[in-house]
Amino acid sequence: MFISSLLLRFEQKGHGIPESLINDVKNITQKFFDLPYEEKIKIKLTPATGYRGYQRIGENITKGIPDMHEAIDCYKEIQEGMYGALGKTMEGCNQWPLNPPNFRALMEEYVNLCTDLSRKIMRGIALALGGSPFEFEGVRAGDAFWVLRIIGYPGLSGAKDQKKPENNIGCGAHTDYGLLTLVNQDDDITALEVRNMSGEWISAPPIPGTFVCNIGDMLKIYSNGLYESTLHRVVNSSPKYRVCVAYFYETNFDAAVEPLDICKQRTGETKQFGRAVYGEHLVSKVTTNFVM
Ligand SMILES: N=C(N)NCCCC[C@H](N)C(=O)O
Ligand SMILES: O=C(O)CCC(=O)C(=O)O
Ligand SMILES: [Fe+2]
Repeated sequence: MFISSLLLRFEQKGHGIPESLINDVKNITQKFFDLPYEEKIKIKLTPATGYRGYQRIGENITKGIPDMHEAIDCYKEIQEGMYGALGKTMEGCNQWPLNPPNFRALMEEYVNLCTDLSRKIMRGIALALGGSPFEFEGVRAGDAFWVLRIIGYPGLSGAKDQKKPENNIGCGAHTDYGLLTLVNQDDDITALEVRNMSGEWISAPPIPGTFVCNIGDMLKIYSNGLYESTLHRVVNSSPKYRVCVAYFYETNFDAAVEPLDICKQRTGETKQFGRAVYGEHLVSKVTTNFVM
């Protein structure tokens, strides 16, 4: 296993998710995005669906600029009234396409395995922070909220003005919102970029059978900045369509997140991050992410 301070990369060996499943979810994703628009729009994402479902290219925006990707967004389901006013925006059932067949079963199996894997990684991170392995259980992340983004990025088309990579930002620079992300990206296309401490963008090329693992905003707060939520973006400058399935492991939806005592001690009580309620953070993002 290779670990750098910017991103963790969990190689095939030992992470326990079969490479065949990792590939199957990408292949079925490609098949879905290959379908005609009329088919995809049957599961359209709207505020009324709890922001679950399909968004066409340019509908998601990052810092005001439309992202050149289409996606299906899925979230752990929230029953009506479960978190009161806090949960209202995200209430709803996931919208799974009926075509290609088996899509839902495959993705749900994948989510279950990613959830188990992420819980284990968080135990390792808790130990590394000097805590007990169970820091991220119970009211923190014992009932972890998850997000699945099934994403497709068009390649550079032949049109002259679209040949410039700066006109094809697949996803603008952002940080992820929760604890950690398992990015399952297409083999053979290098498009994901991560910003390092010197402010340079470095590529995170795909390694078959592995995940790129991003740290999210809630882990930055818990660790009092010992872990940074890394700025990253996607630029697909290849002529080929690129797919990616990103799994996000988050805290409990209603978790009030603040720096852990063990981390405050290690950072000399200097840096301070404010308290955040994860569900509020997510809702503030989701409600500003779309132009519909
Ligand atoms: N759940 C996560 N992390 N989704 C990542 C999407 C990032 C782009 C979004 N428009 C934004 O500006 O955040
Ligand atoms: O496509 C990728 O490699 C990353 C996607 C991403 O950063 C996100 O959805 O948050
Ligand atoms: Fe991201």
